[in-house]
Formats: sequence, structure tokens, C-alpha cells
Amino acid sequence: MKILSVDQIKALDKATIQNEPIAPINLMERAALAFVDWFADQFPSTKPTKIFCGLGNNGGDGLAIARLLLERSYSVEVYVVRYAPRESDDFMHNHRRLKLLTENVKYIEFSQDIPALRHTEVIIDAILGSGLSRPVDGIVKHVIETINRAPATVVSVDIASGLQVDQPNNPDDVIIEPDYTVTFQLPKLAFMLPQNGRYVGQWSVVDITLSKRFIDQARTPYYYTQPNEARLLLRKRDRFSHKGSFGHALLLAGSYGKIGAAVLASRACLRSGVGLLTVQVPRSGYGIIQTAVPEAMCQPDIDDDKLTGIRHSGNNTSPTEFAAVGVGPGIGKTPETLAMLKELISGVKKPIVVDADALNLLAENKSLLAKLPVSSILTPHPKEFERLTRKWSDDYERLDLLREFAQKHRVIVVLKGAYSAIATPEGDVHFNSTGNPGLSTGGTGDVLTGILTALLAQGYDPVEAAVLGVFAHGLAGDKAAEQRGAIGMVASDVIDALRWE
Ligand SMILES: NC(=O)C1=CN([C@@H]2O[C@H](COP(=O)(O)OP(=O)(O)OC[C@H]3O[C@@H](n4cnc5c(N)ncnc54)[C@H](O)[C@@H]3O)[C@@H](O)[C@H]2O)[C@@H](O)CC1
Ligand SMILES: Nc1ncnc2c1ncn2[C@@H]1O[C@H](COP(=O)(O)OP(=O)(O)O)[C@@H](O)[C@H]1O
Ligand SMILES: [K+]
Repeated sequence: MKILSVDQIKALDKATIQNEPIAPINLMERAALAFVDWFADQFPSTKPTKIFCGLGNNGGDGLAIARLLLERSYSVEVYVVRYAPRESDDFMHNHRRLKLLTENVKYIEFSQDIPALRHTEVIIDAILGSGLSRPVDGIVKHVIETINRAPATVVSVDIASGLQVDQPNNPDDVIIEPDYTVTFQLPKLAFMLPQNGRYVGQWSVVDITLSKRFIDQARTPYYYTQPNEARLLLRKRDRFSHKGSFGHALLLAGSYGKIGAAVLASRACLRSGVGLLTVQVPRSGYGIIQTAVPEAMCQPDIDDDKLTGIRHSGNNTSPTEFAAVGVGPGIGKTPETLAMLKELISGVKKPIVVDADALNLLAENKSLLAKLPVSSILTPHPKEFERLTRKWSDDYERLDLLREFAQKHRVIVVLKGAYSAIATPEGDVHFNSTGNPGLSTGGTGDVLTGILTALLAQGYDPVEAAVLGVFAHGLAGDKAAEQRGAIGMVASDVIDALRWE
């Protein structure tokens, strides 16, 4: 699913109006109806509801929503925030229609006009939408501050009033802090960024059938992975396949005290369809891997505690002979391990998966970045990404840094977190839609490395491997949270919940 800019969203509305064709007022009605259907699923008609409307089309939506809720027997009070002399045409139209139905429309010009808000109420925020053009001030600011102080449940229409759709707000901007945002047609870039978390709440997209043709043709670097899109990437297994069909992967992981990272990555790799797996761990990890992951072959390093080089044994004499290599979980940062990483990078030609301490070693030896095979997948969490790049002042700058880095080094970067952002060498960013805070626990990153290595070994295109692997990892995290609860789940539960279908 595409994420469009605020200018594209305006053009999309226009294109829909012209080409469908549909009158703007009817499009607003469709938006209001979609909102009300969502609202009626969440809240019973006995819930007292106060709707705050601005004077633009977001306010127009609010007035239409008020009318539709009244028709469904909700008890609704409407407050119009009169911050300017002019209203939009569709606002005025809906204002007239609402006044035919109820006298219960009040106007807020001064602070004393703002009503008291109770915790039993739901507040619908339809003050400002995507037309925000400057920081809020005056009476709008007072109203927003009052709503934010209130104990009531708050639902924003399209986007929280005061929040920018696709650019940073000023640090002292006043913005609604909703419990829910119900947005029209497409998710907004602002929703993907941690700094906006409190200005978005739980968000949903409602379909108002805006022009599909316009959306299909629109150019954007930003995407949000939908379940059907991820599923389309998944390959079926041929009836006559054999283990050789799914690649032989090598995982370089673990150090003394962190062999568990190698165990988790190996198990996840095997649970993600790899044909064969060899794990290289320090010698002290040999018995652990052979016991904990009997399906994997184990190549012990000559060193007891750390990885020092690529072991040339068995059928494979060099890393080039593996279908895919994953490196990093739990390896530490000793000079010997750095030497191993250099040996790997100079030896392989195919894309590799680089995680954890392998990323920290790259950050300390940046000249190695240029030597990475094209389309390698790097999986930093934000701190690791900062070490690879520099500090950023806000999440929009971080996003720019992410795209620049992936383009400059011709790699895929999975910046992990809620809505993990997958940047491609072409400069696109795919935000992941699965996952939950239960994944914030040690070892879940190692699981991701195993998954991505398995997908590369099976011959998936690296960008598709990253999009599909991150999606499946988050989905398994969601299933684990369902079964164990987000607080109690651990990385092994994520592996157990992996299901490729
Ligand atoms: N155009 C369409 O066809 C549709 C629009 N929809 C709704 O329309 C909204 C966008 O409507 P608008 O473009 O009218 O935008 P808004 O409703 O956000 O209002 C913009 C108006 O407020 C003023 N304004 C901007 N920033 C302000 C501030 N900080 N303080 C005070 N006034 C400020 C602007 O000058 C403009 O007059 C969407 O968010 C959505 O809710 C939906 O009805 C779907 C269809
Ligand atoms: N709040 C969250 N919502 C969604 N996913 C999360 C959240 N917190 C963490 N994750 C996911 O969990 C994983 C954590 O990886 P990482 O930080 O490398 O942990 P570790 O190194 O301990 O394994 C990443 O895939 C990340 O996207
Ligand atoms: K709003």
C-alpha cells in the first residue's frame, strides 16, 4: 500500500471528484459514513459524544459525522471552533443540514465557551485535518489543550488536529493526543514515526474508494506492507523439490556467553525453510549447537570463545559456496572477529545478512561498507544505525539518513522498531505493518537474522526477502503475543509461532 504526500492526497481527492465523477459534498458524505461505521463498531450509542469541528473540510466531516450519528440515535453535542471568519463550502452545506436536525450546535470563540469534558465521554476531533498550514494558536490551541487534559476517550478524524501529515512539527506545537485516529484511504507518513506516537494512538484506515487509477500511478518512495502484499511474495514448494532446492546457508554467530544468539538465529533459519544450515560458533559452543539445534551442522572455530576466521571444512571450502551467509548475532567485537568479518566480506559475492556486532564492527571500520556485496541486508536497531551514521534531530531526518545510506552503499537497511523501515538501494522505504511491543525482548533480532538468511538461501530477491521476512517475523510476534501475552513472550516463542502460509 502506498503512502502519499499531503499534496498527492489533495490531488487524489481532486482526481476522484473529476474522474469518478462525484460531487465534493458526496465524497465528504462517503468519508463521514466510513468513519461512522468504524465508530459504531467501537462505541455503543449510549456513549455520550462531543464533536469538535473546525471550519475547513475536516470540520465538514465532523458535521456530517454528527448528523449520521444522530440518525443512529447517538447522543451527540457539536462544538464549532470559530477561529476564522470563513468556512469551506462543504462545511457550510453540512452545517445547514445538521441545523435542520438539531439545535444542539454550539460555537466556541473564547475560552469560556469550551465545555467541561468527562471521562465517560467520547470526543471526536474534527478541528483540523490535512489542510494544516501553520502551527495552531489562539482559541484552537486552547481547545486542543483542554481536550488533551480531559480524561475522555479521543478519536481524531483523518489525523490529529495540529499534526503535520508528512513533515516535522515544531517541538512546542500543540497537537491533539488521541486514543484513536481513523484516517481516510491511505496511512499517513506521520503515523510511522516514533516521535508522533502520542499524536496518533491506535490508527485505522477506512476505505472511501478514492481513485484507484490515481493511486496506482502516483510515484512515492513510501510503502506500508499489507498482508496480501506480503503473501504474494511467498513462494510455493515444488512437488519434486529436495533439500538442495532451498539452499545451504551459513550462520556466523555467538561468542562465549552468547551462544544463545546462535541457537536462536539457527532455529529461526531452519523454521524459515532453508534446505541446509551450517552454523559456525566458537569451539565452546559446539556441544550447545549440536544439542539445541540437531538439524544444523556445526563448524567450530579454532578459538574457544570467539570467531576468528571462516572455517574451511566439510563440502564447503569458502563462504562463496554457501547460498547465503548471515553474520553478527552475539559475535562480540574483538580484533580477531573483525578479521573474520573482513575475510568474509572480501570472500563473498552474494548479498549477506549483517546484524548486531557485525554492524558495530562496520561502524568502527567504515571503509568496509564500500566492500559489502550489493543488496546485502543490514538490520540495525536505532542505536546501531546511529553508530553507522550520526545523530539525528528528529525522525524525519532519520528517515532521510536511512534512504541516503541505503542508496549510497547499495544495500538494504532494515531499521528495526515499531513499523520497521526497510530502505532499498533505489531509495524506497517499506514500513512493516506487523509486530508489537512484546518483541522488545532480547533475542528477537537474532531470530530476524535467521529468517532473512533462510530467505536469501532460498533465492528470494533481497528486497523481497527483507519485506517478507520482516513481515513474517512481526506476524509471528503478534501470534506469540496472542498466545503468551506481550509481556511474557520471549524470542523462542516467536520462532515457535512462525508459519509460512
Ligand atoms: N477534499 C476532499 O474531497 C475530502 C476531504 N476530506 C477531509 O478534508 C480534510 C482536509 O480539508 P481542508 O483542506 O479543508 O483542511 P482542514 O480541514 O485541515 O482545514 C484547513 C483550513 O484551516 C486553515 N488552517 C490551516 N492551519 C490552521 C491553523 N493552524 N489554525 C487555524 N486554521 C488553520 C486553512 O487555512 C484552511 O482554511 C481532510 O483531513 C479530511 O478530513 C474528507 O472529507 C475526504 C474527502
Ligand atoms: N514496539 C515494537 N513493535 C514492533 N516491533 C518491535 C518493537 N520492539 C522491538 N521490535 C522488533 O523486535 C526486534 C528487536 O531486535 P533487536 O533490537 O536487534 O533485539 P536483540 O538484539 O535483543 O535481538 C526487531 O525486529 C524489532 O523490529
Ligand atoms: K482532525
